Amino acid sequence: MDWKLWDRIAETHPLIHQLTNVVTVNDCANITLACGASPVMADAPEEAAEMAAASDAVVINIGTLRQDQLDAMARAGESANKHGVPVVLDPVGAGATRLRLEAVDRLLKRVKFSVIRGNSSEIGTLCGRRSGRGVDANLDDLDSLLPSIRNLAKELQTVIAVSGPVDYVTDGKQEAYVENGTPLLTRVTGTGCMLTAVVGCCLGAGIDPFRSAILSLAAVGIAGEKAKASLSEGEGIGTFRIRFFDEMSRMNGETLEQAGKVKLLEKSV
Ligand SMILES: Nc1ncnc2c1ncn2[C@@H]1O[C@H](COP(=O)(O)OP(=O)(O)O)[C@@H](O)[C@H]1O
Ligand SMILES: Cc1ncsc1CCOP(=O)(O)O
Ligand SMILES: [Mg+2]
Repeated sequence: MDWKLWDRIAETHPLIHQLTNVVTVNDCANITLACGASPVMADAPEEAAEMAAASDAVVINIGTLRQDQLDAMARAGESANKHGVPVVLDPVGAGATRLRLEAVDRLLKRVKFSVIRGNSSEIGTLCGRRSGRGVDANLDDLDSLLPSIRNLAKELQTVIAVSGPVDYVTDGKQEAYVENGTPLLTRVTGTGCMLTAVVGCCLGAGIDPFRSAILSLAAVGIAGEKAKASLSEGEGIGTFRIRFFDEMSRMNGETLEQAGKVKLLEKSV
């Protein structure tokens, strides 16, 4: 694994157009800056296509979806595809309601995504096993879904990244497991959304989708581990959240090389 690829983000300072949710929009903008990229949040249908065309990557996150926003997402995604700008999807709570399920279906029909990043419930839903109450993961037997995930990645010609206790990445041919992280990351809202924004930063820096997903999962996981290790007695998740940002702003290829726990496998489906 070429961990030094990470440093391309700060070197190229890509512009990352994000259409995201009202819960985590500020965190997504700040994590983008922490990685060395530049965020722009723009989800009005009137400007979405123009902004996407002028960006280095587009992040689409359906966390607090409205109909007009879905229109903007489709327009941004189509414009990005037309101009060769990579797009990443975070299908937040895809299985929770019909609106989200139909939105994902519509987006997948209209937009080619370089990466789809979700938790096990969200990716399980995309594979036809609808699950999830709300936005958090509640699907445990990911292993039984791996063949469907590989097939979906192949069918959509995308990279699918499933986050969880151990993260899984596949493009249908290659696959990888990332073992960095801490359960504390699930106690702060937005760590998944930020992870997807980080994937956008890697893509915007010109890193290929498979490695963008691995680097992002490792970076967020390592930042979580270091933030946790820095906590003193009496410090809790508020401090953890701040330290997580600190660690992300210090992340570089060298730290990833030292702390990244990745197993790369070859697979032919
Ligand atoms: N039980 C866990 N142990 C360690 N890391 C975890 C665990 N659950 C999630 N993570 C990490 O937390 C980050 C956010 O992932 P996740 O919680 O699955 O996303 P979401 O917030 O979209 O549900 C990822 O980097 C993932 O690896
Ligand atoms: C709580 C919540 N509700 C709608 S979007 C959202 C944030 C989800 O963020 P994440 O998937 O990163 O935990
Ligand atoms: Mg999420």
